Amino acid sequence: MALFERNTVEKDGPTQSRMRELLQGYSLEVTAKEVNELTEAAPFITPGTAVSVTFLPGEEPESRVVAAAAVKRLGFDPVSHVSARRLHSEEELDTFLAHLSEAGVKRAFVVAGDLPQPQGPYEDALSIIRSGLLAKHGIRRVGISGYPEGHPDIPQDKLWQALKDKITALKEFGQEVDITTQFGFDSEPVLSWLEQLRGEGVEARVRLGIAGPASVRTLLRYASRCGVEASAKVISKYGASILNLLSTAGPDRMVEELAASLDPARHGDVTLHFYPFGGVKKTAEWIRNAAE
Ligand SMILES: NC(=O)C1=CN([C@@H]2O[C@H](COP(=O)(O)OP(=O)(O)OC[C@H]3O[C@@H](n4cnc5c(N)ncnc54)[C@H](O)[C@@H]3O)[C@@H](O)[C@H]2O)C=CC1
Ligand SMILES: Nc1nc(=O)c2c([nH]1)NC[C@@H]1CN(c3ccc(C(=O)N[C@@H](CCC(=O)O)C(=O)O)cc3)CN21
Repeated sequence: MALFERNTVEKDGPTQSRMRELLQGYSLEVTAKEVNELTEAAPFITPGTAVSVTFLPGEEPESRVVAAAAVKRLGFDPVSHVSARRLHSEEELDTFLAHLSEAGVKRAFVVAGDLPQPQGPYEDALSIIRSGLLAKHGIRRVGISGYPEGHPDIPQDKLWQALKDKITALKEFGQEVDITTQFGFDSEPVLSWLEQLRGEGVEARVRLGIAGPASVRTLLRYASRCGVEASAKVISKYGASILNLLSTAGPDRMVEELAASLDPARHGDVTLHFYPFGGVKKTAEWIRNAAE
């Protein structure tokens, strides 16, 4: 039935080559528990790729360090997530970063964390940057968040102000910055947010958040958990039908639309960041096929 077909756009030559360009320097993320999955997927992933290790509740701090070390051993560049509101003390952050430094980690991604109140001294990503501990422990490049569709609990002006303050603080520490965006299922808000960002004078590299191939049910579960809009309308734009929760939805259409519309002169330095949502190998295979 046509309703359930994977809705891929016919690729012409130019779109294909722009997809390859867009995928240059892509990144992806794994949870601390997914080292085995990453090991299995490793042959499909470009050597040197930035691989993030999330900072989720229910993980042991040491397992995040072990995972970052494994990412490095597999030939990738580990990016350790630091979730400000989940830290209990300055000492916890200092120790975590010291262990990451021993494992050779040079990159981090700082984010507030989904708790309504901080569990310790860090209220937001900016307070982590301003602590100076990232710089002290040899973190040279720091990722911060971006929200093409806004955030359900944070007003737009606050998000833009926070973005600028974080970039200013990172420059003061002489650290490099890139912006990783929340995933979404529609290319239009992404393109207009990028124009707004460049209009504000922000030149940092942007990693557009893309949900890897997964069942519609899985995508809806993560969207709901992460505060991302996933109405029937936007899910259909992603090339999937909300009527068939078990069908697989891939990012083909979203990425092809982005590749066809992105213009470096207007949108600047842009690549993709993949959220595999449990399907690390499936995501790595998808990327390799798309880049070929
Ligand atoms: N782990 C991840 O990959 C991602 C996590 N998020 C979530 O998005 C939220 C914002 O994080 P950042 O962009 O790093 O913001 P941020 O740390 O730069 O904070 C920006 C402003 O929003 C406030 N704020 C932060 N989290 C909030 C929350 N949950 N509810 C209400 N106000 C909040 C802060 O106090 C600050 O004034 C967090 O809840 C974060 O966990 C968003 C995208 C990706
Ligand atoms: N608001 C928000 N919070 C986040 O934590 C977050 C975002 N947005 N946006 C994108 C990424 C995706 N993230 C996540 C969030 C949860 C899991 C997770 O819960 N993994 C579980 C499996 C849970 C399940 O199958 O439902 C695990 O045990 O690893 C993974 C990545 C973290 N990120």
